Amino acid sequence: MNRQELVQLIRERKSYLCIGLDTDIHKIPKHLLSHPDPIFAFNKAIIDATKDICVAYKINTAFYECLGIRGWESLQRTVEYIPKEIFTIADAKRGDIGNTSTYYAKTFYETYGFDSVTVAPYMGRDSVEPFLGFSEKWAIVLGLTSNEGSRDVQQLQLDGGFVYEKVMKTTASWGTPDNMMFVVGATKADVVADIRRLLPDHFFLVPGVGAQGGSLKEISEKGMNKEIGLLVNASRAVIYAGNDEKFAEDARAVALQYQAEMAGYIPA
Ligand SMILES: O=c1ccn([C@@H]2O[C@H](COP(=O)(O)O)[C@@H](O)[C@H]2O)c(=O)[nH]1
Repeated sequence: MNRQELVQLIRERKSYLCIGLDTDIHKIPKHLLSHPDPIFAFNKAIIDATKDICVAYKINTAFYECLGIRGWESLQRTVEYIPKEIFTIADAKRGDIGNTSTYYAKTFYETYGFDSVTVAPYMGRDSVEPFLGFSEKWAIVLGLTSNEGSRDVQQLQLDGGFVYEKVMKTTASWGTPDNMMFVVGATKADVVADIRRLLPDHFFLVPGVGAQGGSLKEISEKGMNKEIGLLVNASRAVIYAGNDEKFAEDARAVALQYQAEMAGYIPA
């Protein structure tokens, strides 16, 4: 999916909601466990219930990889089930020497057909560039992450700024706002306006609202650009809103609350 299509979808739906399919076999409603593919059965119900109010689904591969071949099959069924007009993110946090990165990129863009994959920039230019050479595909680079541990390295001072600023500015020069986004945690809303000034045109994937306590209001007010420029992710708060037969309905109700709030932040 290209940038224009993504922006149009956001405007049409008045939503920049990304729903995280962090589907944990130990957390899904018990009645699904007799299904031949319980993870997919859960995801299918969530997708059916929310596909008209979100603009992206983020599949965190950890929840699938840990189940071995069966997990990868669930992942494949899920990504194939997501309607084509919705942006898909493989949250796999990859990055390696160039030839290996190329195969990571092929895995997620070609074998599984995702629109994007999250990438750790720590190994530098030759580890990120292989994710940028695919038409209408996106590398989503870790910028300032939502976790406490972001203080350990990302928030250290470097040359009068922060390490994460240096990393984001340098990494941005390897690609364009049409093939690269950045992860910026919702829990770091106090510096989002500064990051937006640094990178006025890039999309930010923002995890950390809901279960991690980040504020949708703050991130929207400080992080939006003229093309909205935000995909705000909520995983647990949406998909585990309920835990019985009507879990998908409960997920929709929470997703609708996020969407309604987002509609209020999008300028006419
Ligand atoms: O900085 C980051 C980068 C990635 N994540 C991922 O996003 C979701 C958040 O899940 P919630 O249940 O909404 O808290 C999850 O897949 C993380 O691995 C992040 O939280 N922070």
